Amino acid sequence: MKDVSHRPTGSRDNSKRELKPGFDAIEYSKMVLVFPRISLKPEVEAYLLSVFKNKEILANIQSEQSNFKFESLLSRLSHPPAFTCIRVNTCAASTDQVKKLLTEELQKQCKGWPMSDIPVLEHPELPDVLLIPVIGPRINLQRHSIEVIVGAQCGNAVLRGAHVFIPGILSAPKLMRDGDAVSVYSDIGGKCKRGAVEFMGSKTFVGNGIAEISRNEIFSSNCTLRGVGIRMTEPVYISPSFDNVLPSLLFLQNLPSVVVSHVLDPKPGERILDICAAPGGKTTHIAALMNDKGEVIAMDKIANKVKKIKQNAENLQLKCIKVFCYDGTKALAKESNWDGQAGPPFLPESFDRILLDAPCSGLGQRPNMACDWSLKEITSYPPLQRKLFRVAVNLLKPGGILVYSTCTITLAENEEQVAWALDSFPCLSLQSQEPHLGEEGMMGAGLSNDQRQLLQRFDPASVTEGHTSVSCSDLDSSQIEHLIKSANKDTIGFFIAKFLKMQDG
Ligand SMILES: C[S@@+](CC[C@H](N)C(=O)[O-])C[C@H]1O[C@@H](n2cnc3c(N)ncnc32)[C@H](O)[C@@H]1O
Repeated sequence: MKDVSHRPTGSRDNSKRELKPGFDAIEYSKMVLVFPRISLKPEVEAYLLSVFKNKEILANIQSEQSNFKFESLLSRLSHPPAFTCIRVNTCAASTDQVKKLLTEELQKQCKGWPMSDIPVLEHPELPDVLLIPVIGPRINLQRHSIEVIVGAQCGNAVLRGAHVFIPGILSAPKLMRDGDAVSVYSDIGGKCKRGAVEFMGSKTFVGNGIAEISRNEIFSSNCTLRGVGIRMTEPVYISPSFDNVLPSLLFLQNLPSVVVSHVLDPKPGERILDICAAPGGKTTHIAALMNDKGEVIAMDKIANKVKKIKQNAENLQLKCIKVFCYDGTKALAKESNWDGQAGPPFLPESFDRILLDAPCSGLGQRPNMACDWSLKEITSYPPLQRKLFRVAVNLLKPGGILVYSTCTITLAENEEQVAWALDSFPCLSLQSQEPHLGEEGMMGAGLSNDQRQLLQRFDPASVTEGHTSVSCSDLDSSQIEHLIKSANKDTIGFFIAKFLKMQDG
């Protein structure tokens, strides 16, 4: 693959622009050797390919380049992001204090690992973010003859630093005993039957571990057993585990999700609505950015998930959060004599800022080796997103800010929603975002270059390098600086748009 360079954004000459591919062919083949690219239903893959090779894109870049970018994207999705991102609860501790405590914690965890230390790095633009490099992929791990098959979700969690919990185990050989060294495989096709003694279907190796329970105990018990079933000793990607580590001081969050609340830019004393809030990652961040002063209303439609928001707010000891189980599409009060102070529904123009972190197809999540959703499911979200958006615009005060975000990669749920919003609500204007760490918006929704530049799309295919595979104690400061730059690119797929509701709109 030729290495070609960017032309300045916005320049349109007659020859097709050749975009620099996300990463080079060697890096690409290395990645697909470790894990196959994400497996999708053929209809879904065909749909996504048509999105990533839409007319506007093909008028600007070569078909071969867009194919490569698409393949790179699918391949990146089955691997974890290059960093674990930790948001510091700045209401309870400084970033420096948490950095010291985490460094001590990591030194303890490093004892079983092949490197002497893993650094805790500060993000240069986000003062409340600490980054820990994910080490791997380790391609030369020896496999054991005892094979344990786990569900795809469980396999994904292992790649982000988890041990295997008993409910995630689908198959283990008859003779497996507590203390056996085993190799763990993810059932990416979803075909393994629970309790099978062996599995010959399509599976992907995610690492080695030690069984903490025998096969008999796992599958002959009448009740569902909990707890760790396989303690991972050699995962393909090394990522520290933060289960119950400093729960009042930190929150594990993907980097683009942390960017969202900074873009919303809430101020102490304001009244903020987080319309789809569970489990409360962004809600608690918003409250922390407001120094716990003001009012953050967190709503979600699903009762169990609402409990999670309450739990997270309690863990982080944030008092300005009020949580409601409520359908956001019904959150606009119809009766003008309703005061809306106690809870939803709310009167029009009640909030200074609103976050709509919309329910979406979630195709940007990583690692994700298999998605068995139909095209109907994948394309079902835009109408719900528009209903929620309409309510949010009505609930926003003139002069207020609305941030719309998703963790997916489709045009229909992102740039096309922005084009629809600008068309439907003349009172809205697109705003620039601070910080802007992602790429510009994608072509294909009829937005101008200027409009696309105001959007923020985190695109895993824009990564140019692989994960860290060396011992970090050997890295010098310029290598660390270089490493941090990739933290803004090698993330989950994500999208952010920021709107102002104009005073005279
Ligand atoms: C992307 S998640 C939100 C993540 C959350 N903002 C965070 O950062 O932790 C979308 C949420 O929307 C909720 N949801 C779906 N439909 C809804 C509706 N009609 N009203 C309110 N919440 C809804 C889902 O239950 C889900 O928790």
